Amino acid sequence: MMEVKDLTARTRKGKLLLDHVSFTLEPGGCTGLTGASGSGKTTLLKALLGVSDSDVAICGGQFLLDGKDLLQQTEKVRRELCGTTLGFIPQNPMTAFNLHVSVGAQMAETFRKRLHIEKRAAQKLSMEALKKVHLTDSERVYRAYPGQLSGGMLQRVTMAILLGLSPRYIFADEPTSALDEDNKSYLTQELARMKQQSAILFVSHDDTAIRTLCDELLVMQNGTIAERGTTSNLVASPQEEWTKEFVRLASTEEGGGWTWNKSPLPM
Ligand SMILES: Nc1ncnc2c1ncn2[C@@H]1O[C@H](COP(=O)(O)OP(=O)(O)OP(=O)(O)O)[C@@H](O)[C@H]1O
Repeated sequence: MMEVKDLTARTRKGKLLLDHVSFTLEPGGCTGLTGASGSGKTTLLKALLGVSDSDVAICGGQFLLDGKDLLQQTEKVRRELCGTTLGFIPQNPMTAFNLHVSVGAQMAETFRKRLHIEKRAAQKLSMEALKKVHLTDSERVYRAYPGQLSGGMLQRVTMAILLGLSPRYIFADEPTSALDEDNKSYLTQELARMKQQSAILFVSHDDTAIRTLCDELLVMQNGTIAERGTTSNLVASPQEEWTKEFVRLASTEEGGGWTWNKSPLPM
């Protein structure tokens, strides 16, 4: 189980960025994290991944992974856990790859290092993983450099890496926001499959993806979790003004249902 308890962070100058944030994630579920722009979602993800800005300090709380507080571990231990136990899907997959190394070589190196397997086994696993994510020409993708692939293809490569590593926890940072409808629907379906074995924290404003994937929803406001509940309960009876307006605008969009990403609310 993953438990975030009272996580608090400030800038070195004292500005409060995260205020006693607490939640749990358990394999077999997907928790959505949404909220207005500037509410602290990215700051929270960065803190959990151990990549906070240099002027940000975590000044309280715990981040327990199967009982072990990651905030007390060395950077080496955290790096080792990221990628094996904890996987990450970025908003822009281009930022996750080295532009000067072929996709296949990067995948194989990741598998070799993280799974402690031989180079040849890592190459075979890379090819198999690419085939699983329905890329039309997986051999070409394997040999390509990141800049030669579209954003949607690279996001599929990211998924292939996750499939190969099968981490128990996955953080996804607005992974559908830059995708076309086909890739969006592919990624949502793949995550829905993955959540059977993993726990997913899904940061998003994408109402369709949230409805499809998230059992629980956390709404952030001013660096804290202002509202939480099962997705269906929260939509049926939102309590906070921001959430009420969010749900109201979504449900009054043409065609009904939620269309949060089209809402005029500041995201
Ligand atoms: N290093 C920093 N120094 C000062 N303020 C910061 C720093 N990092 C984040 N903030 C502030 O913390 C707040 C939360 O920002 P954050 O990027 O986490 O919001 P967000 O919810 O991810 O927004 P969005 O949906 O637009 O991505 C913002 O007011 C931001 O300016």
